[in-house]
Parts: sequence; C-alpha cells; structure tokens
Amino acid sequence: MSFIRTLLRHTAHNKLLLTGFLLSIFIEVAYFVAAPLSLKYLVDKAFMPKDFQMFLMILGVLFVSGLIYICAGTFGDYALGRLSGDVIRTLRTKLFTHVQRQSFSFFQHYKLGDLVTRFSADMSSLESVIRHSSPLLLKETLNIVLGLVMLALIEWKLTLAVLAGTVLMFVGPKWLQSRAEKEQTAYKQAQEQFSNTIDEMVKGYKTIRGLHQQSRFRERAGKQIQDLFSFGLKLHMTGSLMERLPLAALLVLNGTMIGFGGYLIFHDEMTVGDFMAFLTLFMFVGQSGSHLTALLPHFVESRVSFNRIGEILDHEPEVSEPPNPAELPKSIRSIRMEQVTFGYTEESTQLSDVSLEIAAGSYVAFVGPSGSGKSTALQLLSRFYDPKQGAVSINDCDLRTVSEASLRQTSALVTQEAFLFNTTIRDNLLLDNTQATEADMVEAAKQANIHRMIESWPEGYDTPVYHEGGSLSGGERQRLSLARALLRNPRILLLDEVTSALDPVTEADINELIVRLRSRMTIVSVTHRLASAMNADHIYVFENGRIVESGTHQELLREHGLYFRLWEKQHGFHLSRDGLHATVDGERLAKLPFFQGMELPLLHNIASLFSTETSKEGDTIVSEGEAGNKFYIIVRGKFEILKHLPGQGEVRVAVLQDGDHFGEIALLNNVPRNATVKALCPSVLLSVRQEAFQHLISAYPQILTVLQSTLQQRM
Ligand SMILES: Nc1ncnc2c1ncn2[C@@H]1O[C@H](COP(=O)(O)OP(=O)(O)OP(=O)(O)O)[C@@H](O)[C@H]1O
Repeated sequence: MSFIRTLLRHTAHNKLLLTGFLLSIFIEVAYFVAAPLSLKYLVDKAFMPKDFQMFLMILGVLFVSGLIYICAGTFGDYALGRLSGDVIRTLRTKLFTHVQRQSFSFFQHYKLGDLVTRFSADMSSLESVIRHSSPLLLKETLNIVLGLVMLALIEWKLTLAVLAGTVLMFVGPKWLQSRAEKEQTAYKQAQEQFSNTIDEMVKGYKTIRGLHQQSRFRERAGKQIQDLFSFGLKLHMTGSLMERLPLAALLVLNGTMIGFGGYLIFHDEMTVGDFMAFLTLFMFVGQSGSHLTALLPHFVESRVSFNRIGEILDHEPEVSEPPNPAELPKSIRSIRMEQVTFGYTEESTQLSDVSLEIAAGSYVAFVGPSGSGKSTALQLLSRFYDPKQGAVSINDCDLRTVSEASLRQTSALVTQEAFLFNTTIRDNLLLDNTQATEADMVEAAKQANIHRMIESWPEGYDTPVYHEGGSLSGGERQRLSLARALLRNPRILLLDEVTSALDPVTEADINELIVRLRSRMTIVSVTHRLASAMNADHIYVFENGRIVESGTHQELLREHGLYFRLWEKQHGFHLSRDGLHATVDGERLAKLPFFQGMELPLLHNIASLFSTETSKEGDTIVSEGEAGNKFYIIVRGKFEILKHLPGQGEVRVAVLQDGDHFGEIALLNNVPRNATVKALCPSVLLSVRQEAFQHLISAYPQILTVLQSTLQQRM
C-alpha cells in the first residue's frame, strides 16, 4: 500500500524514536504471547506436582515481565504520539502549501466543499489510521506470527490444522474490499456535495432569503442528506460483513481445534497443560486475527482518503515559479504584451494575437463589450495565467522568469469582488506590511476616501469585518481594498471593473482618485463604462479577444468604430447622485431601432413615460415564459440572459450592459418572455409599461412593424 510507504518515508527520519517504538511493540507482543505459556508451566510444573517454589518463581517472572510490559507500552504510546503527529503535521502543511501554490484553474475545478472535505474528513481518517489502526496492524500481525510460532512449539500438528483454517478468515474481507472502496468513494463525494451546499447557504444567505429560495435549498440538502444516509448504510453493512465473516470462520476453527485437540489428549499425544496453553494462545491469536480484519474497513477508508489527498498533491500548478527567478527593477519603463494568444482550456481561445505597450506612469483603460477579453488580458498582466503563445513582460523581462514576490511587490490588483478577511479593518489594510506605519495606513485610507467613515465607527480601525466584507457596503469594501492596494505602494495598479457595482457618487470619487494617482503609478483599468475610461491616456478597445482599436477618447470617437458605437449606446442617460432616479434623453431614444425617424418632441414625451427601477445582484427582472408587460433600458449594470435549451437546461446566451435594452417584444400583446434576465450586480434600469405604449403604437404603426420583425428574428 503506497500509504504505508508514505508513512514509513515520513517517519524514517526520526530513527531513534521509530526504533524505540518498534521495540516497545515487540516487548508488548512478546509479553502477551508468552503469558499463556505460563499456564502450561503453572499446571504441568507447579500445580500438578504441587511445587510451591516453582509456583513462586513463575509468579516472580510474571510480575517482572508485567512491569517491563507496562513501561514499554507507555514509552510506545509517547513515541507513537510524536511520530504520528509529525506525519499528520507534515501532510497537512504539504497539502496547504500545495493548494496555495495552485493557479486559478485549480480553484475553478475544485469547489470549496471539495477542498474542505479533503482537509477535514479525509485528513481525520488518515490521522485515525496513523494513530490507531497502523500500530494495531503492526501489533496484531506480530501477535499472530509469534503466536503461531509458540503454538507450533506446543503442538505442531494442531497448529498446522488451525493454520489451514486461518486462510478462511481472510477470504471474505478480500472479496469485499473493492466494493467497500467504491462505497467509500461515493460517501466522500456525497460529503463534498453537502459541504458545497453549506458553503453556498452561508455565503448566499441574503440572496437565498431575498429570493425565498429556502425550500429549494432544503430540498437539495435533503437529497444530499438522503444520499449520505444510503451510502453510509451500504458502507456500514459492507464494513460489518468484513468484520463478521472472519468471526464466523473463527467459530469453525474453534470447533476444529477442540475436536482435534481432544483426540490428541485421548491418544496421549498432548498433556492437559499443553492443551490449556494452546487453547488460551489460540484464543489470543484468533482475537488478533479478528482485530486485524476489523481494521480492514478503516484501511479501505484511509486508502480512499489518501488517494483523494494524493490527487490534490499530484496537481501541478499551471503557473509556477521559475527555478532561478529574476527580480524586477525598482523603476518601471514599460509593460508589454507581444502577440499574446490565450485560452482557459486547450480547445478555447479567449485572446488572439494581442499586442500592446503601456508606458510607465500612464493611465490605460481596457474597454469593450462583455466577454471581449478585457479582464482576461488584465489577469495575464498579473500573471494569474501564462499565455499559450507570445509573451507578457515588464521592462523586457518576461513575467514567466520573474519571482512571484517581486511581481506582487511591483503590481497590485483590485477586483470587483473586493474580498476582505474576517479580521479588523486595520489588519485588512496592513496584512503583512510591517514597514507601513499607522500614519501610512491613515494616509492610504484618506486617499481612498474611507478614513472619515472608519473614524465614525465606534471601534475605528479596530472594527471587525464579518462575512468576508459582507457586513460592509459595496462602496466601503471597494474603497478599503483600494486603500489596501495603495498602502503597498505598487508601481503598477491593475483595476478590474472596480466601479461597476458602485453608486454614481462612489464611482465618481474613485474615478477622481484614479486621476490623482496617475502621476504616481502606472494604472491599467478594465471597465465596460466608457465614462470611466474617457480620461485615460490611452484606451484599448477589445472585441472577440482582439484589440480592434486604440487611442485617446477623442481619437476613438473620431474613428466612428466600435468605441464610438459603445459611447453612443451608453450616452444620453442621467442618474441622480444617490443612483435612485434616472432619465433618458429623447436623442438617445431616437437611436433605438423602433423609434428611428420619430420627431424629437414626441421622443421627449416617450422619455417621460419611463420610470426608474433598481435591482440587486441575483434579482430576476423577467422570467422566461411569463407574460411580459414592460420594456427595459439598462442605465448602468450588468444582466445575464438565460434560456432553456433542449437537452442543456438553462444556459447563459448573452450578457447585457449599460445602454443595452430588452423586453421590447413584450410590448406586443400576449407575447410571453422568451428568456430570463437576471442582474449580475446592483443595477439601474428604465422601464416603460405596455399600456403607456399602446397609444403610441396606434399613432405610429412603424413601431409595431419594427417590433414584429425583431420578434421574428429572436424566435
Ligand atoms: N475562468 C474562466 N474559465 C473559462 N472561461 C472564462 C473564464 N473567465 C472568462 N472566461 C470566458 O472568457 C471570455 C472573456 O472573458 P473576460 O472576463 O475576459 O471578458 P470581459 O471583456 O472582461 O467581459 P466582462 O466585462 O463581462 O467581464 C468570455 O467568453 C468568458 O466567458
């Protein structure tokens, strides 16, 4: 078993303790095996001839060897504790460090529950086998071997008969082993799935309650608990069969031994003392045999656990530290992507032949439609992935040759998620930054416009954060994660949609901060909102994984290309500072296909028919199949369009963002929604009801014609 090999490998370095432990086991076993022999001598040499001196001598020997046995056992327990603790500590550390080294794809493949189960349930089963089952295995095997030798010394013929029957004890468990392994694997998988559900239930508790999804989750958990019950029952039954079959074999053996032993006594080939010693020793060996088989289910479980942990340890990170990593210089000249092609999987391509150069100290924006590859390009700049072809470099230094520590000191990434640790605000800001003073921390918080807010909390910088930042607002979280990045004083600041989920005031604030920072560091910002990018020194426009345009805001507008079209789409909306009230210009409405050619005064009237709606992440705006009675324009936010496709279930078919519209088909009578629309972040919409539109349609039949042709295209 490779598990035993691993065990030996991890304990071999502590030779003295290991030898002491093995010796203690040997003494224990020798005592147990030899003790029944005392019966033979007591009966044949002391009791039968009534030799009191011999009796005292045997008693003395028993007492001294009992004392040695107790001392050896105590030392053995200590040695085992140290050795097994050491193995588990090494394995836990190895697993943790290995998981930490992994690339993003690993965390996409393994869910939280998968990993937690491996760190907890699987490690515990290994721990129990290392601490209890392995030493028992050793002891019981030695018991059997030594016991059999002793039995042979007492009466070899009887021993041979018994030995032949012993084979029976191991046939059943061997036969059941592969079944037990399969059941164990199924049980562990069910544990993982249940852990994943608990994880979602805790993290998504607001969404679950908000959307009243408790019963769906209860149903899912109920099914998983039922699976745990069924797999657990099967496992229990197989385990108990593995223990019971050898016991049945033992009963047969007992009968054989008493029968054959009796025959030998009646024919004077064995003394009564020999028989009693044989019987006691045989009971003892039999007990060891059944202990051994009782250990089998634990070994099966630990083997499955060991393989599951091994699967993680065998997973090599795709992005690894080079053997002799280079350090990035203090001053940065440029960041380059040269003919970069990249795909998240072997088969897919998310970036094709992307080349760009970012001068040190400049502020660069990546813009483009959803899914065009902006964030992917940023992740390559952070070396969360390596390109399939081409190179990403800083100062002509390929990132694949640079040490991770040096890269992370040079650049800091802030993402939309703004993850915070469950500790105080101070610890969240400082992390391991021992060089930053209290004044530095306050300065960074001031720059990110969060200092006053922190000070207004009763515990100030010592305020604890709960639920990974869920106890704070999105804006507070984002400002804190910006302050954290600034405190590290990076030379390159990478921002991934940092303002997309924020209210207009916070967004404007953060955009101002970026403008202030641009002289101090190189900034690369991914955003789908062009108003946030217009101040950039240079803008790269992505479409289908390629850079299709680049230049300043003005240059790009003059090109009348994709950027211009996106700008036109996002322009013409007004949002109040609190983000709760939006309006749209008549000119903007004129760009919608079904309003084209209408006079401006009428469009202004139509604009006044719209009312503002806000939605939270996860809110369903429209549901496939329901009767629709509203048309929507997205003022700001992100929505996914989901459709039920035959054989595939609900599938995301598109993502809509600022300036996009949906639901116009519902403005026709009795047309059900042909897709579900869900908010991916806090969003603001303008909507108009069907009734309000009816008189327009009758006055302007062209609206109806265009809507009908849109409907035909989409069905
Ligand atoms: N981790 C991932 N694994 C597989 N595919 C991914 C992964 N992340 C993104 N993609 C896919 O890669 C493509 C580009 O995604 P990316 O996030 O870079 O686009 P984007 O322009 O930033 O869009 P958005 O603004 O919607 O995030 C999309 O088709 C997306 O579905």
